[in-house]
Amino acid sequence: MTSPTHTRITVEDSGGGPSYDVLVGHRLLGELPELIGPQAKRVAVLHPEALAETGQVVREDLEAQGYEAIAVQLPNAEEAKTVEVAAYCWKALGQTGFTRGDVLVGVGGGATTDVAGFVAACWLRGVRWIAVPTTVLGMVDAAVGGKTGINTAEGKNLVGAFHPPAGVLCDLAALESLSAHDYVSGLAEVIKAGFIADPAILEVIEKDPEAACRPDGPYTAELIERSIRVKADVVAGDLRESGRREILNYGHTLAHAIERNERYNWRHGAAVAVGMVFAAELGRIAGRLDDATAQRHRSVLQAVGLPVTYRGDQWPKLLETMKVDKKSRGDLLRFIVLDGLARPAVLEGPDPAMLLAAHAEIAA
Ligand SMILES: NC(=O)c1ccc[n+]([C@@H]2O[C@H](COP(=O)([O-])OP(=O)(O)OC[C@H]3O[C@@H](n4cnc5c(N)ncnc54)[C@H](O)[C@@H]3O)[C@@H](O)[C@H]2O)c1
Ligand SMILES: O=C(O)C(=O)C[C@@H](O)[C@H](O)[C@H](O)COP(=O)(O)O
Ligand SMILES: [Zn+2]
Repeated sequence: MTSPTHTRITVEDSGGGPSYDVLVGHRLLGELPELIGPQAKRVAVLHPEALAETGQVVREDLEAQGYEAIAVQLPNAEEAKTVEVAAYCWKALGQTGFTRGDVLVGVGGGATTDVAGFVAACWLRGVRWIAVPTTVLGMVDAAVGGKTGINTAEGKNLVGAFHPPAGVLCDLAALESLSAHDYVSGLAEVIKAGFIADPAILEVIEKDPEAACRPDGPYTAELIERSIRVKADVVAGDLRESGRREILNYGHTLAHAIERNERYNWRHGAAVAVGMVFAAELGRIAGRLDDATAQRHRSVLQAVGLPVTYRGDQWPKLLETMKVDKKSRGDLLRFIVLDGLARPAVLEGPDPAMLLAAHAEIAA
């Protein structure tokens, strides 16, 4: 048997919280018991319907290691990010007698790990949890950094907690069963990392967009690892988003409004793609971003098949939803824009005419 190969990226917390590792590679599930630790008696494996078999395999492995393990099946995708689903999980933990020494494992995409982390953050006011992301988006973004949460009728991620995992296992083999649509959707957050901090990501994708869209492509590990490093670096300095962490929200102000408007039938990554074009245009119209870099957003996103436009008749509704974005302060809308490639900054209270002009650039 060959030994497991993986890359280890440590996520620090300059605020004094514990650091943890993100492992990227193959055959990583064997690392779970060490992460769970000897103090745990019970483990709950939260997984989406689509990964029912994986959830059972992980549960059985943990049983074989001596833990009392339960599998808790969640709905797929955003349907899991509700208070009702969280309550269902807490009920399962209560009925199993989960104590503060016990551990949750979230196996799935970003929606699953967001819920798993949130359930763990609230149960007994905070228990240990481990993320096993199975989508590109989960690996490069959702599972790293400790943002956990659920949606409410009024908007996306409006209820949540900062509760970092004890470890993150990114087993690249999981990506092989992902639909092409979900794979590409995750690339939006990879491209985001490229624009806000690591332009080499953009060069890798632009060199061979077709290869970037394949789990067995030559750049998969590099793109995932580079993006995780961007996220790890940002959250290390600002876990609770009191400043620099806001740059990770590039494209998200409009994206979250689109997702809500589409009743979450659009994937998060697809909405972020449109949101980034909007933010780039806003920066350009505000005189902060050059034309070529704004246009580069469209070309790289389109090269991998991500959308860059959205129906033009929805603007009043989108504007209304954007007001409850977490970056807003009072009546002031705040956007992350670029002052140049890898130079993210905040644009506060843009003129309504400017917003309208940026919207015209993405309106289909
Ligand atoms: N917490 C954060 O910092 C953060 C960061 C980025 C995104 N997010 C959140 O992540 C969510 C999006 O995550 P996503 O894009 O991973 O989507 P997702 O979790 O909705 O997963 C997409 C679909 O793929 C299925 N799936 C997952 N893994 C699979 C696999 N290996 N094979 C086959 N099917 C699989 C899921 O069941 C789901 O149906 C959004 O809710 C977004 O808000 C959170
Ligand atoms: O980790 C962060 O910080 C991010 O903003 C990453 C985003 O990609 C992610 O979608 C996050 O969930 C958005 O956070 P929100 O606070 O705007 O809901
Ligand atoms: Zn995101």
